[in-house]
Amino acid sequence: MSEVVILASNLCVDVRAKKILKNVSFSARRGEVLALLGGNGAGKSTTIKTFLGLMKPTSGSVELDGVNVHNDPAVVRQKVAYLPESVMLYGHLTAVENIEYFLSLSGKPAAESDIANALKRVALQESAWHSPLGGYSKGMRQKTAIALALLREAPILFLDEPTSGLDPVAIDEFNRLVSQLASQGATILMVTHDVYGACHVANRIGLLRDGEIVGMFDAPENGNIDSETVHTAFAQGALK
Ligand SMILES: Nc1ncnc2c1ncn2[C@@H]1O[C@H](COP(=O)(O)OP(=O)(O)OP(=O)(O)O)[C@@H](O)[C@H]1O
Repeated sequence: MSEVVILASNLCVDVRAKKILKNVSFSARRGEVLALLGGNGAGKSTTIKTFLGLMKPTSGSVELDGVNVHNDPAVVRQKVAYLPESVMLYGHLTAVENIEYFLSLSGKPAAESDIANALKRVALQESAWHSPLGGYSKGMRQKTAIALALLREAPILFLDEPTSGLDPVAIDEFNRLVSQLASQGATILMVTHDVYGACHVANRIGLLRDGEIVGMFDAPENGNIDSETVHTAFAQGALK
């Protein structure tokens, strides 16, 4: 068994006496996709922010590759690529220019041929490579952001609602890309509302409700997590 890369241990986060995360524990091993599924206000973004070192645990801990994020926040910069719900790239720059700019900021410039390979891997149509991102669809912006993550060779990916606002074809393409990245060794934490998408790509799903993990589902070997089971569990909470 490969080692645990993403670990939350009894994580509690309070904001102004409000308990936002309550004893949340989960883990993902190298090459696994872990999806946190939950409705509005369940605590998904708070979990990601805590892993990014932007919020502090009140108790418990979060670790990346065995390093406690709050003792050594540099681990986030070194190992994580984060895709927020709205991709933060420049609309007036092209895909290639955005990638060149952000790689130069992280001190890892790439050759033109490597950038072209990354854009091919994420299947961004070649005719768009030199057009400003302002004219891109959300799916195309995400592909650009993933190409950037590939070039940064980040071993850990955090994806916040990655498929919201994408059309079904773009969702399928995105899910395929996530599975491909994981099979190449990336460890991925995604938070989502999308039961079916999560079941399609995740090795493990944690169901988050009111700041608590209320269900954990593991994919069978060589199969997907059963979406009906997860959907029923999700809907039960929604009705309460
Ligand atoms: N800084 C804050 N101050 C007070 N309450 C907060 C703060 N941040 C988050 N919360 C509350 O914590 C709860 C969880 O919020 P969070 O954004 O993590 O949920 P979420 O699962 O990402 O929701 P959504 O799907 O709507 O984005 C919500 O009730 C929210 O109002």
